[in-house]
Amino acid sequence: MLIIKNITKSFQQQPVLTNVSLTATGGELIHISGPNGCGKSTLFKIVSGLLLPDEGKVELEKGDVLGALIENPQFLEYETAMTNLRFLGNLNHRFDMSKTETLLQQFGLDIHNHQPVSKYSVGMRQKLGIIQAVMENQNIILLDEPTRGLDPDSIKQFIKLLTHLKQEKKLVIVASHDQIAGLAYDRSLILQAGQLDDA
Ligand SMILES: Nc1ncnc2c1ncn2[C@@H]1O[C@H](COP(=O)(O)OP(=O)(O)OP(=O)(O)O)[C@@H](O)[C@H]1O
Repeated sequence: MLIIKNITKSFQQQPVLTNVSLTATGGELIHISGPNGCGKSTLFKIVSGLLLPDEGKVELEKGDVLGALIENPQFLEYETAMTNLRFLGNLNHRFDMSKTETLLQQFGLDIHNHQPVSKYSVGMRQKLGIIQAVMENQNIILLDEPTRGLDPDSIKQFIKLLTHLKQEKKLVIVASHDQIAGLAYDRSLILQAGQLDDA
């Protein structure tokens, strides 16, 4: 379960989030939309612990593991995709080779590709970003503009993945400008003027 309690955040005295609250449980697929600069990435960074809020707090339950794709995913540029994913998974001692290989195959990425990630296209990097957010069996997953750069087949694969995660009772929150046709959300929210409301 994820509880976001009265989060407030400003940058240089400019308020971005004002008293944002949300309670969400496993099995929910939630969509957050909102105009450019409304604070979607800022909210995800606070939930992931990459940024501290000015006020408010984020609560997870014991055993919750958070996965996130936020803005442009960063990798070890001169290493292969598999080396990058192994490195990330090993940080938490949760690297699962067979699961990671399956995800790479599902997204049409060659597990034996020896090219460094620096040579990957925007869409290929985005797929790696999605894979690292789910490959450790994370149960709370935040995805910021996840379909950016994905071709139609990869979007279909992404929709399948999210449907599967929902069946596994994972909590998935997608922030995006468009609804991503084919995804059936349990809740649609809009972030605007610092407030998170039902869309
Ligand atoms: N580190 C920072 N320092 C100063 N201002 C910031 C910082 N990070 C974000 N902002 C500002 O906070 C506001 C919200 O940015 P954020 O990236 O969260 O928006 P967003 O909703 O994700 O936007 P988009 O839809 O364009 O990706 C913007 O005005 C942005 O300029």
